Amino acid sequence: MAAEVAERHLELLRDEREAELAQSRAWQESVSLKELQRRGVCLLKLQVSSQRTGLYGRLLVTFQPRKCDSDTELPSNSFGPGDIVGLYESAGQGDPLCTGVVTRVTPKAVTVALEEPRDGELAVDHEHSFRLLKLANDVTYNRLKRALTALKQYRGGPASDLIDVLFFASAPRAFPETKPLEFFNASLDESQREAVSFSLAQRELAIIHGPPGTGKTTTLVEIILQAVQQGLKVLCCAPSNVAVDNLVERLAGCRARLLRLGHPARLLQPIQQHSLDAVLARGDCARLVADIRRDIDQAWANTKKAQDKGERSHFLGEIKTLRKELKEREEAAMTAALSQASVVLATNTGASSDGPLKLLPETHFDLVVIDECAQALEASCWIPLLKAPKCILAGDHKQLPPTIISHRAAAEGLSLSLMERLAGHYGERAVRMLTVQYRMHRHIMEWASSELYGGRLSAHPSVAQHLLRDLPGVSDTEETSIPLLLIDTAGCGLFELEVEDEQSKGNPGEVQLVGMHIQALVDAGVKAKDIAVVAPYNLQVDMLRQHLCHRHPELEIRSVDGFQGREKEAVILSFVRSNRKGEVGFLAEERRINVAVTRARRQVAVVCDSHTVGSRPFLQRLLDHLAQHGLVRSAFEYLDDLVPQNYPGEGWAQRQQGPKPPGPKARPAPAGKLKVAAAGAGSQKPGARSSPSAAAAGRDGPGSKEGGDRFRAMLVAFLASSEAQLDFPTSLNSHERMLVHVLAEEYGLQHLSSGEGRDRYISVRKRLPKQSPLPSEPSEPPLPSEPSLPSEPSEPLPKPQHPSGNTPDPVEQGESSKGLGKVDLKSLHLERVQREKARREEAARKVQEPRSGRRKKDKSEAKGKPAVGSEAGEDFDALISAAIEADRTCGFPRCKASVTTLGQLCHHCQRLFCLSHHIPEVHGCGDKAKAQARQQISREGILYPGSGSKDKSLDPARRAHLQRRLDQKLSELTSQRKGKKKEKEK
Ligand SMILES: Nc1ncnc2c1ncn2[C@@H]1O[C@H](COP(=O)(O)OP(=O)(O)OP(=O)(O)O)[C@@H](O)[C@H]1O
Ligand SMILES: [Zn+2]
Ligand SMILES: [Zn+2]
Repeated sequence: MAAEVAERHLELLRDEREAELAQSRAWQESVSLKELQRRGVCLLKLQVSSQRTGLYGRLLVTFQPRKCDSDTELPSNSFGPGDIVGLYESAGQGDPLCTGVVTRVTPKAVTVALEEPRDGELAVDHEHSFRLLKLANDVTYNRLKRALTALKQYRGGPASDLIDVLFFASAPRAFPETKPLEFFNASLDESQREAVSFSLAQRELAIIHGPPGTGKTTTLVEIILQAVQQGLKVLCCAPSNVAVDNLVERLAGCRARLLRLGHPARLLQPIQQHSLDAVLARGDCARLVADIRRDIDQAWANTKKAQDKGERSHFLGEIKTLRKELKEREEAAMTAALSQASVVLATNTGASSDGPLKLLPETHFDLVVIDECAQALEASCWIPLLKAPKCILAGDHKQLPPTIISHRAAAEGLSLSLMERLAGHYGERAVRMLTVQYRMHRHIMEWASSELYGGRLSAHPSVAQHLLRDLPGVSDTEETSIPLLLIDTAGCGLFELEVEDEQSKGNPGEVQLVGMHIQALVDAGVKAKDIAVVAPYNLQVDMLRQHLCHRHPELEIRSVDGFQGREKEAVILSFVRSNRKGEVGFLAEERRINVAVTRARRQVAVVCDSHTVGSRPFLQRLLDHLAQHGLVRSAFEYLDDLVPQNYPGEGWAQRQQGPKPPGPKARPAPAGKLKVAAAGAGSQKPGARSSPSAAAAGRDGPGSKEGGDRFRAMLVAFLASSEAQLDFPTSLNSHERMLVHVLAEEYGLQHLSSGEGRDRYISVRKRLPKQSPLPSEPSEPPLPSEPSLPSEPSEPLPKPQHPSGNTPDPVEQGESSKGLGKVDLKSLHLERVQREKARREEAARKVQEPRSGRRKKDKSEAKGKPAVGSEAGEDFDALISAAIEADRTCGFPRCKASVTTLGQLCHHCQRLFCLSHHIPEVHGCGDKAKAQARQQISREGILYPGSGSKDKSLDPARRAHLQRRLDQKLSELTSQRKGKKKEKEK
């Protein structure tokens, strides 16, 4: 059985290895060095800053950027300890001078332990210029292969019984009697204690299932300490250096003797002091070893100065002898250090028998502990597993499994972790689940608990109710007082980017929404470092970074896969997918969504299109949960500041032919109200507005173009009238409201939605020119029309003692959960923020002043000039032709140039401009143009290192293909244009 499984895994690993190689070949063949550097896998123009002899007598060389000043930083890169790199001369082609292992990376330098080159001599001097390139690493693959082969042939070693249990040849057993434990950590909860006792009592196998935030590491630390106290030798592993370092850090405060093998990913002192290097340096023979290393360094220096070949080879011979001696001494010292340690820690592959562990006898270890086991390849677990009679596996197989490149290998079982395989088979006989979680607010946890953990999780009282507003320095706003927020883009036209043959997806609208929510949090005092933005697609991660990084440098933006194992006070999820087909791609993986949601401690905000995403029952249940326990906002409420960038792709282009909006030229007339009778505005979908998913129902509804034209006409009429406000009927569905909304934007009208559920309606108002607030009017009465507006929440007037208006708006209190019925929250929020700011300023000045954030209307301006056709607009035709007339002149305010022949259409605002005003930057579309340019850049696949792995968008072949198609398209367009010109000339 074991042999068969080992054999199958060997085959799948071969597949995987080939896929990996093909990928890196494709990269290197078709990508320039510069591009490789941009992708973080190559460092160009380096010089040697120092070199010395390290462990095993290997040459440790430190490289830094080749610049005059020593303060230059390396470009951002993905080099890390343990990476295999090739060293090349800058000008050189072909094979590397030599290869090596990265041992240390700082912002300014990278240190590499160079393997001895074939000819035994290496010219790394300070004058030359070098480059380092990350190489496909076959060390790992070879170790996996070796472990599986060893498993296949295993006979009668210490792990025999364990192997039988792990391949279901015999059932796991417990030791007959165990005495009750005295816990080192007195504050363990009941489920943690049970897991500790159970694990120690098992003879071969125990599995600790630790859902997010349940103290899995805390529990493992207790188990390890108990085992050490019983005199056991423990080998403790995890698939990644980060996870191993985490354990080292947690064990460091305890009495156990630790030894960390391999290269710690983090350079923190508490971790470094347990590394093999550091332990050896403190050891008895350290002095001797140091002397030999110095001698070697000296001999190296001598070879450089050597006059002739003879002298040179003399020194090289000397180095050889010294190295041999060094190796012997070091091995003796290492063996001593290893056998004295009670806990040896390494990555799974770092525990390989071709490393230091070969120095120990086969039966040295009593227990193997593997943390994050559900994220490890089974083959990698077998590297440590063959070294002991018992194992304790910890992890959560409801989170993401190891990443596999080869689809075939993944489908055939390579992505099934050992932990999942065993937990599925043995259940309670081998598994103990931790059930108290110490991370999430109750409402964040409850969804994950019921979906993935059998409803067994409970929130520890210390976190069950915690909110962002409870953090120091965070004020109590609507944004900071809710654990769950759904910003629903359904029906708002914020579709994902449609890039054919593009695997990765982006959604610029969601990028904007995320930015706005972050701003709201930051304005309320939440620190950017306590916020993470997480998206399932690397393209979206890149776009988010481009948009947000410079404004909030401490904000973390990651792929879901890259954020596993982490947590933040506030997490914003951008689900990206928004399309008519209801395709959800990556989101279909339930474990990915589980990881995404459970990173948050106090708040999770989901930005998504409920219509697309809700096509999956699993995701729909998440939306339902958000709606039930959190706040739901339609992206509408943010649209004031939002650019529906890719909307034209969805039928909006037709607008281009429509009449040009009168825009700023139409001046609003004095106050008054115009009620439009229910103009049979399309088919109303009952209940279309009551649930987030249904809100999108109207999007695909018929006649959106007709609707658009009708609403356009209504708006034109309204603009021409003397009315100040136009209420649309409640029979409009959400899509139609959106049309009105977008049109209102276009015409420079204010718009707001009011009422709840079926009574919801949208109204537009002429925008009255704002004026700077007059501090001398403390309680200016609102405009006559204002109090009577059913839509406007009556703002609490400033109270004499609290000019800040710090009390929350009654409207918000009344509607703490059902968000769709809300009035323009965004502007309420902005006002609140402004009030807050004003209050702070006032407090600082200690002067009683009236609130400054309040909007003021200038009454004299409000009278306005009469606009085109000031009769109350019944005659739409006349009005439309007036608008068309206006369409013949440049859209730039006050420019009278004709655009009938030489007009240029701006694709951002859909208006025609004369030649001197058509550039977006000139007439005010600069930001939109920039945004589009950025979008294009991301579409072309610029990668920022760390945005996750294996982004298919990087496939150079596909990129080249896209580039070709783009070029083709461009030249097509060019020749078309030329053709037209010629026609005209004739
Ligand atoms: N019994 C306990 N009492 C109080 N706090 C606890 C307890 N157990 C764990 N915690 C706290 O919960 C947090 C998470 O603990 P730990 O790092 O052990 O969790 P984990 O399950 O390993 O996390 P991850 O989900 O990242 O794997 C820590 O802040 C820890 O202090
Ligand atoms: Zn424009
Ligand atoms: Zn002009």
